[in-house]
Amino acid sequence: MAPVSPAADEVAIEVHGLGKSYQLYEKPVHRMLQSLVGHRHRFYREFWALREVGFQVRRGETVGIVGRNGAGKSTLLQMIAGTLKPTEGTVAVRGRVAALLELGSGFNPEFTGRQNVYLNASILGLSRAEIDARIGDILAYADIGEFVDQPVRNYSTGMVMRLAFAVIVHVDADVLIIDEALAVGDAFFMQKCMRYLREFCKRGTMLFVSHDGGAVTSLCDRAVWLEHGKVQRAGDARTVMESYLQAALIERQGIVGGRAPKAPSPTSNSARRVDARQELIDRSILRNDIHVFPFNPSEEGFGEYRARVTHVQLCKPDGQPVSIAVAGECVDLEIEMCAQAYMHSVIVGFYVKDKFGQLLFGDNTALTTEEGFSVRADQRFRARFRFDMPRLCPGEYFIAIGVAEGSQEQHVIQQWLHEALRFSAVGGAIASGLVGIPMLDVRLELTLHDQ
Ligand SMILES: Nc1ncnc2c1ncn2[C@@H]1O[C@H](COP(=O)(O)OP(=O)(O)OP(=O)(O)O)[C@@H](O)[C@H]1O
Repeated sequence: MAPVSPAADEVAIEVHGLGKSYQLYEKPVHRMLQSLVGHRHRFYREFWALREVGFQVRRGETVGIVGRNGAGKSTLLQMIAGTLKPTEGTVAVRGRVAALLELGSGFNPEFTGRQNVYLNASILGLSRAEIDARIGDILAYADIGEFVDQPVRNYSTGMVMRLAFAVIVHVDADVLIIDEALAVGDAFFMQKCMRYLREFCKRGTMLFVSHDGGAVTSLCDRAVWLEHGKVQRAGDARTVMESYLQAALIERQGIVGGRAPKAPSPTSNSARRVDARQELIDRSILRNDIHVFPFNPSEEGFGEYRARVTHVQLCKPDGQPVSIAVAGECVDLEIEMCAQAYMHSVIVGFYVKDKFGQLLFGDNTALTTEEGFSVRADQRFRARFRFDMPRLCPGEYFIAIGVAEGSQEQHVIQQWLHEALRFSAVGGAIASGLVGIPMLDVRLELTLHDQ
């Protein structure tokens, strides 16, 4: 996957022509018959879980592996981690590898947590003295209390995960191989794991299986998208994730949500709920200005193009275009389109995403459009979303727009623009997290003691 061949010592992982096949038997008896007749007759069907996969990962790179269920992600990582033997091809990994791929693998259920730490850490290459020196930190990190001296078979899934992760954190691995699906347990521990992984990425090499595009774009330099056991696309994480998302949108319903039979009145429930501190914030250095860049008409995006987006803008509710929106202010996102052919059941949607491609929020017209909203060729039409601009941390943001035709179950994307509008948020946003929402009431007060 690297564009230029790096020097050998710069390569941490090298996978070449990798493949794994399984023999699938329709009935258990076929397996027995196979063992009796040897190669003279085939009672099985050969199934390649992975085939002809090749790429390199440089030292210090973080690579995300994405793909739908059954695409071969775990198979690939298990072969790289050395826990599964390839049917063909080679894997070379330089440095100490620690993997978290299968919950509890490498743990003996009859051993206590403490004994398993010794077992696991020694498999990963630590000496007895090194483990003695680190056991306190490992157990403190896992934070499973008195369970450390209980057999692991009595542990909850979350406890096994905590212990396994705590070991990984303390073995000075050069290469980490992690299946994000294993980040089970409570939200606090997950956050702790993610913080560690983010820190690790800055110095180590990591392969990271994820079902969450946001995590890949924010954590990874590069991504490999697997489809039916083969590399569908590999390269820069954001580009790969965009194509992956694109394919998922085309295949699934994408922006199409549930459809209501009749549009509700636009005036119902329209009372604005404004942040209680809005005026105060706007008069202070905490004011959060969002610069809105003009619509980029040159982006083609993808789709069947029975409709094209001709203009996208952010306006004030009176229709005045906005070039600087203030967070908390009510704005309209207006999307102008032109049908290229007759379209039945039109739905328009948008996503706001950050520069890593993480989706922050989005919506579509499905619930407020009468069923069968149709347009004829050359007809111009418009979608409008009125919302309060959320508080955004300083940085770059994009609005993706989609126009689709069809039903919830079956639909076709007509045009999808990844970056129809660009925002740049400046100012001391008080929001923490991805977006800040209006705080309707914020207070700190003394409470009365019990009488
Ligand atoms: N031991 C096995 N015997 C037969 N088929 C297997 C075996 N292990 C995996 N497979 C098949 O290989 C394919 C790839 O599986 P793998 O677990 O690598 O996919 P994955 O991308 O990790 O999926 P998921 O996202 O669901 O975890 C699947 O079709 C799976 O059913």
